[in-house]
Amino acid sequence: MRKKVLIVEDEFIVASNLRQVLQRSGYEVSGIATSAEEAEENLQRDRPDIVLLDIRLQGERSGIDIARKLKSQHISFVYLSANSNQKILEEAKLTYPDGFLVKPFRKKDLLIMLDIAWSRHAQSLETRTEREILLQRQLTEISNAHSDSRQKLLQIAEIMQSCIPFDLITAGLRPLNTGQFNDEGYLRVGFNEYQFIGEKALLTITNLKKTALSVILANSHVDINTIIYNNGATSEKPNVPSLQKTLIETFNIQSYLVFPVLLSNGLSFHYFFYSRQRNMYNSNHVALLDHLRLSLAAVAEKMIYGDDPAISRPGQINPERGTQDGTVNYPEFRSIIGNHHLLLGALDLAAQVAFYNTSVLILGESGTGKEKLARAIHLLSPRKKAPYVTVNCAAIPPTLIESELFGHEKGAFTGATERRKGKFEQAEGGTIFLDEVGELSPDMQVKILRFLQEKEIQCIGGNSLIKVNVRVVAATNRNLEKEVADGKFRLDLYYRLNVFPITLPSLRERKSDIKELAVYFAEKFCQEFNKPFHGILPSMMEDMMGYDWPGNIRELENVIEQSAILNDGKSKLALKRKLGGQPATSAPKVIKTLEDVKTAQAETEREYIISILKQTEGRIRGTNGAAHLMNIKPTTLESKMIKLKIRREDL
Ligand SMILES: Nc1ncnc2c1ncn2[C@@H]1O[C@H](COP(=O)(O)OP(=O)(O)OP(=O)(O)O)[C@@H](O)[C@H]1O
Repeated sequence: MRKKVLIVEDEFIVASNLRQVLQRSGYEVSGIATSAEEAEENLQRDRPDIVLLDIRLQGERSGIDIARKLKSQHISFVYLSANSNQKILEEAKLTYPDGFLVKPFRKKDLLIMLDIAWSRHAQSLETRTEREILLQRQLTEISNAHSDSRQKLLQIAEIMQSCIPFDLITAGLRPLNTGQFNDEGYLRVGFNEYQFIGEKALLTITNLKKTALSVILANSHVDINTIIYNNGATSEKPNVPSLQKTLIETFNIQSYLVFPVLLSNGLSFHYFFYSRQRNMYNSNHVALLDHLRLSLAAVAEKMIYGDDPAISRPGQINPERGTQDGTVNYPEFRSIIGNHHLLLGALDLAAQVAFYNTSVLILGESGTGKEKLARAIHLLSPRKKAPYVTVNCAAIPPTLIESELFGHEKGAFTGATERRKGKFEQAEGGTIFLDEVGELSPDMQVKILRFLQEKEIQCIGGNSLIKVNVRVVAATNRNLEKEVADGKFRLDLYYRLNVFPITLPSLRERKSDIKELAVYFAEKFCQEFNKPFHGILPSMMEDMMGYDWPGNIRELENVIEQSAILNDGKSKLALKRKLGGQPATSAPKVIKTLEDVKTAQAETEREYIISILKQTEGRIRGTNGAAHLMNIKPTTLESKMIKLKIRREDL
């Protein structure tokens, strides 16, 4: 069937040119609109499959306004713009287009982009439908389970988190006419970890008396329809305390979504999703809830009237803390430490996409845990038993990368004495992790693009194409949009890879996680070096909290490793040199990059080990040997000496 395209473009010549190209290439053009108003009329008259959308239009409204509408109606769209500057790309990105074309573009670019847009859109529809079916099934299971309302709400929280992210979820009957807080809620305190919030907890956290809470409840506004409040707004009367305002202030809420469902006896039951992020909720969330309305109403009915609320399945859930035994659902995330909401948001997305074959692009500064997350996605996916192969695109010389990725035939070049499988073939059935994908040469970008489109590769010297079944997870610490705007990264590859982006926060954006990470690494290294761990000096913790961590978690890990090495096994870990700087004793050098940080750390470690070896006159083993004094295994010390190039002549 011919796909229908609506052209929204205010330049007459460009629009009619587009029409001609599209019609000659087998598309049907459903109309040309020059303003947002005309576009809306066209959309009502004849629903297109894809919209080509100029950003700047005649009249007051822009293409970006139309984009929001298209998104809510699940219509695919590709932006056209004469301006590829970063600001426009950033703004456009927020509407999640299926493609972006920079004018002037060639006919070929247009057709490729339409192709990509359609496949991205189809994939997201498929993913959405599968997700809805899965959620419906899970809600039915929750509804049928012999569990009480607390347990049911906890399970709803767990399954909804990745689709409708929240920091607090509450639910209860409306209107609030009992003077008592009968809602139940869960505050998110970790990935898949929730703390129950009932009346008792609310009174404790808010420091309110029961009578004061009753007054607040009596004054509270009740929304009758589904509604989204963004950026701290509410419908409450100014200067009158209310339940919503109390929750917003207590839990630092920025946005919330109210979703009422009608019970069979005519009463209304409300689900509330609260987030600490601004502008968290949008029409996609509402659309999903609408699709789940009946299932959510069925669970609500069971929550209120239950089968037998006293019955609970033993050992399944601990209602006080609200955690299931450990993070049983996601053991793959266990080694990913931290509870900051930006990290949890990224983990939610990972859990959501892992199940599908969709390509994933992980963005984030160096050392933020991109590789770790990529591995977790693989382990969470149905491909977990097949290979997980990583390729660092920046570390392989350009002359070798093609053979490394795609392999070569025997005799393909001098030295190719036998056929060698490339990384793609090695990853058959599993996942390939393309780290630092922004470093790929233009030639390699074309080849990766071909794989993403055709799922086929060609090894060097081979005549035929080989079909491979591999999922791609890529990562970069570069701003790929800027690379695209600068002409260094292919726009079509960017769109192919960027089907599902996940951004990992820098460590300075999630400083509240520093303590937990530091203790995690300290325990790990002390165990590795066979030293007892006595804690971290408060002054070290303070310095770490005040530092900006340009090298992110990797730098923190290195700092802790070094402190553990230099620790005598009897006292708390301490910093032996200024963070990001030099040892106090040596002349300060300028530290600009992560490499400088690493060099400085290695130098300190080297100096320390040499000083101990000098004390023991070079003796490594035995009582009062250097390893004994440093409280580490002699073999660990020896490998450190090799790594740090410490020779006899240095002593
Ligand atoms: N949340 C976390 N919890 C525990 N360890 C972590 C976490 N995130 C990262 N790490 C550790 O920090 C180090 C750096 O992580 P990783 O290699 O995944 O980062 P990256 O973003 O891929 O870095 P690069 O961009 O330089 O390749 C690794 O040793 C990893 O195990």
